[in-house]
Amino acid sequence: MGSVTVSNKKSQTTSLNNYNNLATAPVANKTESVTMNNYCNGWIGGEGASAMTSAPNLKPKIVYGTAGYILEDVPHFTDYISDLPTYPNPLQDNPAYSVVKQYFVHVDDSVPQKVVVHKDSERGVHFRRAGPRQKVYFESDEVKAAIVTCGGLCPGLNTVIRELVCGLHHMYGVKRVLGIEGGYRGFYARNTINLTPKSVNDIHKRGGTVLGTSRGGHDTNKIVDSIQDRGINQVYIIGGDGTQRGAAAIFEEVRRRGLKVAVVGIPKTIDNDIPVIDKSFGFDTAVEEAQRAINAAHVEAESVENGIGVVKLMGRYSGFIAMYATLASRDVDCCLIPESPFYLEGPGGLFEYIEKRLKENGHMVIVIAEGAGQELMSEKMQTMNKQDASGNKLLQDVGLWISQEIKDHFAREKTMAITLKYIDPTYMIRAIPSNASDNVYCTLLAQSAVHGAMAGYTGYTSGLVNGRQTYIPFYRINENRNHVVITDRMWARLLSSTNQPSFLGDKCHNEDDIEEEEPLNQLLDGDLSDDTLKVKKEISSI
Ligand SMILES: Nc1ncnc2c1ncn2[C@@H]1O[C@H](COP(=O)(O)OP(=O)(O)OP(=O)(O)O)[C@@H](O)[C@H]1O
Ligand SMILES: O=P(O)(O)OC[C@H]1O[C@](O)(CO)[C@@H](O)[C@@H]1O
Ligand SMILES: [Mg+2]
Repeated sequence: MGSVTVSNKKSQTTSLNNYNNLATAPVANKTESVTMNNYCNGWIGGEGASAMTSAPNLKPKIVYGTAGYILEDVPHFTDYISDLPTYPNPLQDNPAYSVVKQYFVHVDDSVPQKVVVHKDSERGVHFRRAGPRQKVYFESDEVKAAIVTCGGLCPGLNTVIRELVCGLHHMYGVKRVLGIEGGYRGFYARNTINLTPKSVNDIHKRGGTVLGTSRGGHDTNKIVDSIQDRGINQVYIIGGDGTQRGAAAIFEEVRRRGLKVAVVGIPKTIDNDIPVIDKSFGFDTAVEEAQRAINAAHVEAESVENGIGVVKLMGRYSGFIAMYATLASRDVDCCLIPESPFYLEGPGGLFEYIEKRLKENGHMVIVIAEGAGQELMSEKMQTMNKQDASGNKLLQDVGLWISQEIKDHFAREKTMAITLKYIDPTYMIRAIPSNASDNVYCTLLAQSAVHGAMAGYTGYTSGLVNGRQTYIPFYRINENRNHVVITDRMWARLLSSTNQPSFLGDKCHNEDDIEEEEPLNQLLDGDLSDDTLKVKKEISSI
């Protein structure tokens, strides 16, 4: 990292004016860095960089280094507030931490987004490594933190709340932590509750969120007014894609008002559809819990002649839970997800495959993600086109629909008598407490979030990238959605495990529809041939 400079001397940097210049930015063989930012006039960036107060200009903070190194950095108080005092990190006097060699993260540490490289590959995009810094921008007594949970439930929410409270308290001596009840609208429509290590001690053993949650109700101005009125200066916002977009809006307003308030996102989504990060907390728990439903479906199916078990799992736009639960189980004969169009009738269709499997095995199990086959249903049933309070499309029950279609088909064709059992465990899966590995993951996410806020970073989501905790700028989290890539190896592994048809027959959509996304994270095990091109494409499309 030695060659990458985030300089605090203006003369050593070159400022570029917009994202699209990325494609032409000179990057290689330079000792000084090329810094592209428009956060504020004269902003140079980086921890402790000198800064001047000015109207914020909401552009990404990108730093170039040698050999195609790109750091997509996160905002810092010093980008828009001048002359802030700093303090030694209290962790240096904490016996648990002070003995750890190199406990503080080096200012230049960053984590690559892509770890599979070729010998001539450019170094590509990096994110700032999370962790404690030597200097902090808050005194312990000064901090008044708030925590809010928004969107749908997910295993691990309570663990994150607990670890935020305990992390703030035990690591940084922060005594004032408020819980915002009932999601975003709780900022302006509800009272707050005091959270202490004692009051949150056992909550990780419970499902749901002790703070409550909601959809809709995001009013940026009212929320920031409430933050200001209550004297809150660190806000921890736990939620999915919608929530993180809301967090970005709050951050922008906070910065517009010039407030020293750290706005920190912690990504939550049982669907695992948040981009950039390896996976979201609660996902492992969901996959594990889904096994119980799949087992039950299998037991039912194999106990009768021509038994079919259908299990619906969550996944509104992304079929990760269905895919991983299928791969984990090995009892599943067919997995249907939103990303992989399928059809029912005719050669290569689902009915033909079901008949074949029943003849071979006498029973079968189908796992279907809730967002799969919505177009097929819409053809036959009138689409409701309704939305929830956050604007998410309300889906029809694909599990019920497909079960009925299968029953009708065999009743009509009279080829064989079947017995079908449909299991919908979706809300049972979502409501359980997180498992051991998710609990560890939640702890790391929460502690990383706290370290970043104390160090003056803001406007970021705390997330795992290639197994390392990082700070990711909101715009990267909010620009798209993570999908299963059906042209990627992981889906191929699933197809070879279930032996199901790929449904890529005549009736399938053309290839352009299918190959629109490339995987970006390790979970997908993608093999990107030219990451830099992709980064350029993504950044220029913002
Ligand atoms: N574009 C947006 N700008 C501001 N706020 C938003 C935006 N989208 C959603 N929100 C707010 O974020 C909160 C949560 O959104 P949503 O209900 O979509 O859940 P989510 O965070 O996406 O979680 P999940 O989908 O995993 O359940 C809601 O209060 C909603 O009003
Ligand atoms: O019934 P609710 O609370 O709107 O949640 C349902 C949705 O929430 C999710 O679990 C995402 O949090 C989706 O998989 C699902 O479609
Ligand atoms: Mg969402």
